[in-house]
Amino acid sequence: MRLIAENLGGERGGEAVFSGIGFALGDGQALVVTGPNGSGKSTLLRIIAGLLPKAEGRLLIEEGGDDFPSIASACHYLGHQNAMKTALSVTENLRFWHDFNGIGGVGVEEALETVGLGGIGHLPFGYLSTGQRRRAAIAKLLVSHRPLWLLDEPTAGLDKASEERFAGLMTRHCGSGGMIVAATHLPLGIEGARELAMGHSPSPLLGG
Ligand SMILES: Nc1ncnc2c1ncn2[C@@H]1O[C@H](COP(=O)(O)OP(=O)(O)OP(=O)(O)O)[C@@H](O)[C@H]1O
Repeated sequence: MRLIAENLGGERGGEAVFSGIGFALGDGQALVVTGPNGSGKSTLLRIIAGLLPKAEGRLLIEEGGDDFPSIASACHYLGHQNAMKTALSVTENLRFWHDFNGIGGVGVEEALETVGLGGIGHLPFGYLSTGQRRRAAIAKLLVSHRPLWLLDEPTAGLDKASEERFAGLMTRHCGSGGMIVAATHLPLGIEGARELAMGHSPSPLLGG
């Protein structure tokens, strides 16, 4: 499977935010998107996820087969917001996302153990601390299999141990053929990741 972006442009409120972005990602590859505040990292991720229209260029997934014919069907999107209902329990939230995103992941309890939240699935999501909320949102990536992870500042609020645990999860995801595009201000520790530096115009076309 390949994720391809060619000459991509993005705008917000009618103003161009970036243009000329190009990259190609193949199985097992990760792209870390860096750049100053306002350079368009979140905008780029939201465009890839299909949550915002692109202003120009081409964006497609190749060889996704019947299971993943489009980027929308192939991706998990983890935004700044955790996208969890505070009044529902952690388990109920993760069951919702499993039903929404599809099969192929691990069970809810195993996902919670993996992010270091074993035994707290019964608690309302709203009871969790900031870092625990982020870890529960990361568990969402594990309860359904989707090959492309789009991650917007995924480690914001995580403690050191959780950062390291998540670096291992991302490296394993790529090791099993998954792809990652992650916007960040912090080192993520994904082995072998390439970097796309936003805020420089035009952006170089990265080979795949
Ligand atoms: N809804 C909106 N309407 C108009 N402009 C917006 C909107 N959302 C974002 N912008 C602008 O688009 C630009 C890019 O924002 P974006 O959130 O993509 O940047 P970023 O690189 O992710 O920043 P940060 O590092 O602060 O998260 C900024 O100048 C921002 O003010």
